[in-house]
Amino acid sequence: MPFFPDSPRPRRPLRLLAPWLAGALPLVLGVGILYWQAERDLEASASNTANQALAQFDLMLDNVAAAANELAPLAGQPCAEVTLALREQVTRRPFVRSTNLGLDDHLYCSSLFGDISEPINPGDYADGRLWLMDGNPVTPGQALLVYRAAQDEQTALATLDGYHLANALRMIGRDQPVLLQVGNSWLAPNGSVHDAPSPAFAVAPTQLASSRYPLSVSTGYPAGATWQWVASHPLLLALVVFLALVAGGVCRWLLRRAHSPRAELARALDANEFIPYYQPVVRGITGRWAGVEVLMRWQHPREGLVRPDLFIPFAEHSGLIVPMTRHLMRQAANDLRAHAERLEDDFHVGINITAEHCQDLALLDDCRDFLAGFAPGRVTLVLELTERELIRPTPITHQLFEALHNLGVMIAIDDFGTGHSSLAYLREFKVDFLKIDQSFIATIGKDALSGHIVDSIIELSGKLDLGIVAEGVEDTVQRDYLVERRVEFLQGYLFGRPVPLHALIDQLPAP
Ligand SMILES: Nc1nc2c(ncn2[C@@H]2O[C@H](COP(=O)(O)O[C@H]3[C@@H](O)[C@H](n4cnc5c(=O)[nH]c(N)nc54)O[C@@H]3COP(=O)(O)O)[C@@H](O)[C@H]2O)c(=O)[nH]1
Repeated sequence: MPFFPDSPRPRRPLRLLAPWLAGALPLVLGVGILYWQAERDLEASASNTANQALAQFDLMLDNVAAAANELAPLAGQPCAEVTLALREQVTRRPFVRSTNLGLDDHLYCSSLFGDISEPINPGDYADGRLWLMDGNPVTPGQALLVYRAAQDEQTALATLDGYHLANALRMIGRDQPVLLQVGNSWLAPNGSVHDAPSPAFAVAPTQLASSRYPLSVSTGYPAGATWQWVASHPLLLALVVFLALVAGGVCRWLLRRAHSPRAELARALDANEFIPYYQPVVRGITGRWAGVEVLMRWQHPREGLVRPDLFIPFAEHSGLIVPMTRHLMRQAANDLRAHAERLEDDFHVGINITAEHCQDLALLDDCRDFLAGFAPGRVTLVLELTERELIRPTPITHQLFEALHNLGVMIAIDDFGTGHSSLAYLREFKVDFLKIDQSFIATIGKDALSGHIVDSIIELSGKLDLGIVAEGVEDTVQRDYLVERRVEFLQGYLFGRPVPLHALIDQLPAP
């Protein structure tokens, strides 16, 4: 905060943290939503894959089962008579690798070898129908799925080559592993058969059982697949990061604005923290009170009383000086009206006005409102315009100054001698008083050149028929010097410092 350079300001952790929190919120939310979306996407993909695989295996088994079911009634007939039928199924039916017939749990005929003799163990078959084998004597180590169709003592077996199954697993599960589970065995995409529970998938684990055959497929993704999905969407991630940066930036900007000098001044104005102090102006010859200059102070809730030179420049810069001055004039009018009987007639009340205020006809209403509270002739309102800030002559300023004079408001040029006002300028705005800047008064008796400047200003004011006020009179040497030169009004610590209303009332001479 620039108003209070000496004040050790505590750093507010919340204010420092807020932009980070505001930025983190969309980041966390955005990444959370992306993560959730990734999970949904992977689940949908896993379910889709499992459905596809299941449909494919059902289709294969439909062929194999049809072959077995068609052959089963032939079981019991001599092998030589049924070999042709067995081979026909192998030839006609897709996916059927071999067919066999058995009687009383004993295989006696094969499409491949003709007569054979092998026991059948129905317990090897899931639900008595399907057996996933890790190869047979013909193709050891190559997976084989056997379908068993049994009708009483008659049995037909049809086999499906594991090559088709593994190929389907690989084709369908291109993006994620798919496993075929039959009974206690499972087939991996590389064609290997495992006699153990199938491994669990960490992400989107999905298992679908066939409604027609005793088999199921399981699929899913390894750990970290969700984050991989998130990372594979850089545009969405960039959008989230962008939103986080915007949120953090906006929050920082809003906080800065809320704590900007302008916002702080606006808050103080609303809270009536700007109050008038009054410094007496006395008549040079008699030393009697001629009036007061109203000087603004900021009664800050934490910093205490703040000097105007610390905040007036910000008020001017931010455009708040006009409402602040209006507020000050209203307070001063209320203060002084309450003690009007203690004021001398023609009591001068000086108010500092900025050049900006002079471009606004509302100043006329402000002055009217000020004077309306007093009996005619009781106070004279003096608008003090600093010489350091030249007023632009415009139709509005001319209209304003004309009307102000008609209202009886006087114009003083403050800090005279430090700026650039010319004689034409003094005439243009019908100036009534010159206030000699205190820097010249301070050198009286010390610096011959400044003494000449003071003398010249006094002489000039006499020639232009302007009243003169010397400000910053601090000692009797300065006072005597000015009184000797018939300076009309004096202001300075010698006569009184700026004080609040109650102190002013105490100091006011008795009526
Ligand atoms: N636009 C507005 N400007 C304002 C308003 N109120 C004050 N000001 C300007 O702020 C500057 C500083 O003012 P302040 O701190 O109030 O100082 C004034 C006096 O206290 C000081 N002074 C008076 N006598 C003496 C003295 O004997 N010695 C000494 N060292 N200082 C003294 O001088 C200031 C009076 O200034 P001026 O207005 O030029 O008469 C100052 O520039 C104010 O103008 C406001 O409401 N609006």
